[in-house]
Amino acid sequence: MIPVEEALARVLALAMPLPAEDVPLAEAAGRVMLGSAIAARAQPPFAASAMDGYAMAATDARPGARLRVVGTAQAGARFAAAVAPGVAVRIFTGAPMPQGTDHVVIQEDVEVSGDTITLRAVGNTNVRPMGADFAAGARLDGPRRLRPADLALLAAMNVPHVRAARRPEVAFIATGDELVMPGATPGPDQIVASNLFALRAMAEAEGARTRLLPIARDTLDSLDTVLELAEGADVVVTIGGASVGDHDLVAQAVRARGFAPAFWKIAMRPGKPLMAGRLNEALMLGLPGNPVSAIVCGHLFLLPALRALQGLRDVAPRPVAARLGRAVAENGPRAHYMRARLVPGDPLPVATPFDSQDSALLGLLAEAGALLIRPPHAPALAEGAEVACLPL
Ligand SMILES: Nc1nc2c(c(=O)[nH]1)N[C@H]1C(S)=C(S)[C@@H](COP(=O)(O)OP(=O)(O)OC[C@H]3O[C@@H](n4cnc5c(N)ncnc54)[C@H](O)[C@@H]3O)O[C@H]1N2
Ligand code: MOO
Repeated sequence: MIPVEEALARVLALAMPLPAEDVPLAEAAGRVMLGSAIAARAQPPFAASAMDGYAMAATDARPGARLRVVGTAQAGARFAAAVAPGVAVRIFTGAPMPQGTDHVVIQEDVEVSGDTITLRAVGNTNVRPMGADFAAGARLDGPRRLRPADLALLAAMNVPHVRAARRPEVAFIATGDELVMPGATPGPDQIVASNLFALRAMAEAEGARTRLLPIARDTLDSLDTVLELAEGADVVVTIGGASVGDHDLVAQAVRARGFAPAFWKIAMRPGKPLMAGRLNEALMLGLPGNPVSAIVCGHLFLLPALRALQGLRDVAPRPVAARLGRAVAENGPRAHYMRARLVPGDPLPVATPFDSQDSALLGLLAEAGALLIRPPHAPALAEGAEVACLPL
């Protein structure tokens, strides 16, 4: 059994970034931009009015001043002539500041009479300097998962498409004679396949495309048939059949198809029977079948691998500090990822592990806000001790 950190390093060694492609901005939400985007021009590209009002020289902007209005500047159409002291230009938000002006008095503070205005009050300059948002040549550096605000920034930079790693495709294979899909009528000894729905949602939220393949039965033939359907996927995830029972045939089935193992079994709880390696062109993760074990392994290994395949760095899960909501006993030789309730606290949130840590209990996982990390052989800790957690 290898430690969790070593297992993650071996998985990531198999997760080389996928080839890059050009992605139009309209389709780039959530994609990982590689390289750097460079602003083709400054924003705003000229000093611009921030308000609707009257532009003038700052020396004219004093209460009581009377100014003749000599023209109009609006967004998209500047006032082309230079403006002398003593006169003003009607101006609207976003319009370029006319030459000779550097102050805008908002229209609420102005009294209009024919083509003359009288300033009742004078506030801020209400001018956005050229480049106030960003200068020409400004960069947005990758690798970076693009959020909605990034898309708006790239658009303003006049960057119409980005380079992004191809989205990884993940094939999920649930295995076991006992499984039926949700909505089917299970036989008396059957249960409903569950964990793959969490795993699929997690993978898609991480930018992957997914294939849910038919459930493989506990025979080498059935496993082989379904593995065939996984051909072409970047990542193959099997669920169940990873342990030591007579019907745990996944290792045998993948070996027959050329599997090169990176490890099998890790010092972790839940998730001990995890298997990983290369299945021809694909990264393969053999997750344990217990619902919580599979999902915890998904957080710890599948999601970092998907990030790495998309070219992200620092892909490991990021623990946060919390205080223990109750005492915990000494830990054994395997790192324990305890399902815990997480509530806000000052200065640290409070993590309270559930009494039962049975890896079959999806109800508790659904209630859990975090996985409380107990390293191998960690000593007993009292309530209030500082611990590390992975928020879920
Ligand atoms: N003698 C030993 N027995 C077991 C060991 C061991 O070291 N020695 N390890 C235990 C641990 S830890 C785990 S975890 C499980 C993992 O076993 P498998 O990966 O072989 O999983 P299965 O036996 O196929 O299933 C376990 C459990 O989970 C249910 N299951 C399976 N797939 C799904 C699914 N897609 N959705 C919902 N539930 C699923 C299955 O019905 C079983 O109840 O082995 C222990 N045994
Ligand atoms: O490791 Mo198993 O995943 O403890 O339930």
